[in-house]
Amino acid sequence: PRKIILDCDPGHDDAVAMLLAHGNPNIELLAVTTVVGNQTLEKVTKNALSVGTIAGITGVPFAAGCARPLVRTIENAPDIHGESGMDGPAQPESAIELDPRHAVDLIIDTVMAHEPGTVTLVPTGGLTNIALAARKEPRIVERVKEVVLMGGGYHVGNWSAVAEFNIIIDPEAAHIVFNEKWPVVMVGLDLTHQALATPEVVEKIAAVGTKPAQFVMELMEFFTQTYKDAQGFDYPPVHDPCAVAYVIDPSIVTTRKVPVDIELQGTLTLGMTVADFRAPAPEDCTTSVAVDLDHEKFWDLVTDALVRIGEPA
Ligand SMILES: Nc1ccc([C@@H]2N[C@H](CO)[C@@H](O)[C@H]2O)cc1
Ligand SMILES: [Ca+2]
Repeated sequence: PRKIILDCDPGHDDAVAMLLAHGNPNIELLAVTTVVGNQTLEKVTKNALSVGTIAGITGVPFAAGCARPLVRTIENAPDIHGESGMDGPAQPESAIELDPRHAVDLIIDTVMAHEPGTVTLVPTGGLTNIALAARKEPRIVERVKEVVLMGGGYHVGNWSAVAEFNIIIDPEAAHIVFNEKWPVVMVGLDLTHQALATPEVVEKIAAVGTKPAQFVMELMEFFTQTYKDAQGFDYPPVHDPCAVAYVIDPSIVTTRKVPVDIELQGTLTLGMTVADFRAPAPEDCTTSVAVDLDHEKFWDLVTDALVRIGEPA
């Protein structure tokens, strides 16, 4: 199985990403780390522990990371995720104890403890923890198999006309991550806007009939409403599990190898992930972007994971 570290800011879609990672047999979830983003660090960490409990995750360290971006001030997304960061379902208390280490140290320790080229980092929030880990222990850059992140967009923005939330909340961190020599697969809005939780999808999830499936249903109910009100979508794009799905089965996503860099100076373009599709891509290009999603296969992976976890409701 593919060994991954999920660095997240739950977040309705982060929660689905964690359930998919835990439920799919091709993934070994080595650690879950949290970072400020959709809500404060305290809130997203509480949410991560709740989801871990609902999923029945045991024996996996959870650690909290950075409470603010490297340079800029905190920007959350309550309009989409609510005050708790995971509004909608009742929040179960969690039995999972946080690992005493900072997320950055848990990421470094985990990567250094495994064979080179075996651990994949899957960030689904801002890149603050990942950037700091690469700065504190540069050896992880050549040791990590690849970084498969949900973030950015080569033709789409959601926090500005051209920038995506995970990138623009900490563009300096993103600049570090995209410019290190490790392979980066950017699963951006161009891809994730194809992963819509339509009524048919929600039906299939409801039919699973387990507690985790019920939890996802309630998440989707809230996410549908806020995405309609705040962004005018008929159905919500469930972004984060697309990154996990790519690790599970790269064939469900088409990718293009293109240079990508992060705008740090632009007035209108701050936080933009600028992809250069001019051919041919330079030989030493280590970044690629996700283009097309097989959404049938994607949603089958999500429902299959839910079937595998959680006792009957
Ligand atoms: N409007 C909005 C803001 C933030 C997010 C979060 N950021 C990423 C999508 O931009 C996902 O990781 C999701 O958790 C989603 C929608
Ligand atoms: Ca997220």
